[in-house]
Amino acid sequence: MESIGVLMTCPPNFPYLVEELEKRFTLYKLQNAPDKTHFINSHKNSIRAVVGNAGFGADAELIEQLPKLEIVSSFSVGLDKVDLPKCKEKRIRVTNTPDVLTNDVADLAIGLMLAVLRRLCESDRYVRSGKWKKGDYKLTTKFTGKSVGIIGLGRIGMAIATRAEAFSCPISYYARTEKPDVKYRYYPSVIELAANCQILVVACALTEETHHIVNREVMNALGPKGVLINIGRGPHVDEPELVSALLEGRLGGAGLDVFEDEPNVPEPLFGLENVVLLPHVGSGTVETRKAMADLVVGNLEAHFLKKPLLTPVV
Ligand SMILES: O=CC(=O)O
Repeated sequence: MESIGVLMTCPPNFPYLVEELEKRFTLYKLQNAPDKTHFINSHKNSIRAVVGNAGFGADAELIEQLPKLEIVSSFSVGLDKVDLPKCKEKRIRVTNTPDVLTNDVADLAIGLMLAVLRRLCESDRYVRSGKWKKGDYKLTTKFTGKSVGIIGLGRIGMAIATRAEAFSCPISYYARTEKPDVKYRYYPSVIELAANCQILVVACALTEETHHIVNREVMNALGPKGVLINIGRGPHVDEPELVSALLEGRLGGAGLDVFEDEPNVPEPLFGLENVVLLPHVGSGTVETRKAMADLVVGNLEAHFLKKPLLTPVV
């Protein structure tokens, strides 16, 4: 399959994935090209697959530029950077990396809850700066037993719920429709969910409907003691409104792994100790990224060997 051209639209910064792709295909690394348009034009007739990730996918413009494109294999579970309708229209297959990252993302959501409520990062800074020698750190807020509201009860939302239950947290959720076999309380609106929980977690896919699903009203409903956790996508949350809500004390705290314009994070958040900021690392463990890479490569191999795809979306 060495003559099959694969365009990698995301930065080639996970060596295992790059090596495994290079063993099998001719890999074109878009991010290394000084002139991307020229690069695509020069290779467009050899490129039969695209590999992207959560940050760089395949938009309509790119898809239109690649006449031989057959498959987009994303090194991510979220596909908001891939134009799915365009892929359907052009009969281009699309795969993602579900399941293998669920536990890591759910672990991180719980980590963020603990970090915000127990001020883990701030107290670490307290020790490192030598302030402890001058006095004990202030008291923080208990996590066990806090009510947790989850937006989106898919695989990741469910895994967060299971973990939070182990901390005796009552769980409720919002989804487009009530899930039949789920014991958690359902709220048909995000505002109602926010008004009835102490920690609100965003765990749904980013679509047109879920863009800014956490807006000013939702933040006000969560309130000055409420904590927002976002392990979904930055655009799920109206970020300028989040900054105002935190600065004005209308929201109690936030644990954020994702932002509207990554890697740019609103600087007013840097000074707030009730906020924990992470650089989009939900699935960022060696073990999980390897499993994701195996799925990316496995899907491409299956496609070009005319076998069933491992994790098809389109
Ligand atoms: O954000 C990460 C992913 O979608 O896998």
